Amino acid sequence: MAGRTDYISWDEYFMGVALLSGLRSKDPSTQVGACIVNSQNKIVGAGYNGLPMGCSDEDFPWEKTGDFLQTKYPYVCHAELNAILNNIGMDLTGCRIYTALFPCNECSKAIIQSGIKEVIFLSDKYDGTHVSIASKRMLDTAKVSYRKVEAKRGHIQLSFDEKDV
Ligand SMILES: Nc1nc(=O)n([C@H]2C[C@H](O)[C@@H](COP(=O)(O)O)O2)cc1CO
Ligand SMILES: [Zn+2]
Repeated sequence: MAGRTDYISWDEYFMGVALLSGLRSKDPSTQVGACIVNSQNKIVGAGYNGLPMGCSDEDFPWEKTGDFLQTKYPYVCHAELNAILNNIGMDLTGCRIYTALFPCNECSKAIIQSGIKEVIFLSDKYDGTHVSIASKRMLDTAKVSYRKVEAKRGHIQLSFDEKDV
């Protein structure tokens, strides 16, 4: 019997893990997930956007507009930073990071400082904003490459029905 040929690619697998991680996010507007992979294609970290540990969702806002201190922006920890901080205790030098959204300037600082060498993103919807321009300037200067994920399929479906296994 021949082996399957429609198995998912590494890019689809790791972006899939990033997207699945994003489903843990409590942000009502934007759920972002990230997954860090080493040169042997082993997952060494994953994360999603959320409040720092001990900061309860009941006490902090998820608003996008209004008084800055009453919005989510000063408090939320981005998916990429969480994936770096959640890593399994490895040196991340030479790793790559899969992220649903292109990293902001603050996360790019952490990406560069951790030694990650490649960013693979799904959406670059904030391209052209100051945050994105600064982010790309630092990544370019630090020689961290970035590219859009290559996916042959539009979606992946998961079933929790035991009959589907
Ligand atoms: N790369 C990113 N990783 C992230 O985890 N985020 C998070 C921060 C916020 O919780 C949300 C973006 O907020 P907004 O698109 O609704 O306003 O996604 C945002 C970006 C965009 O730079
Ligand atoms: Zn960020």
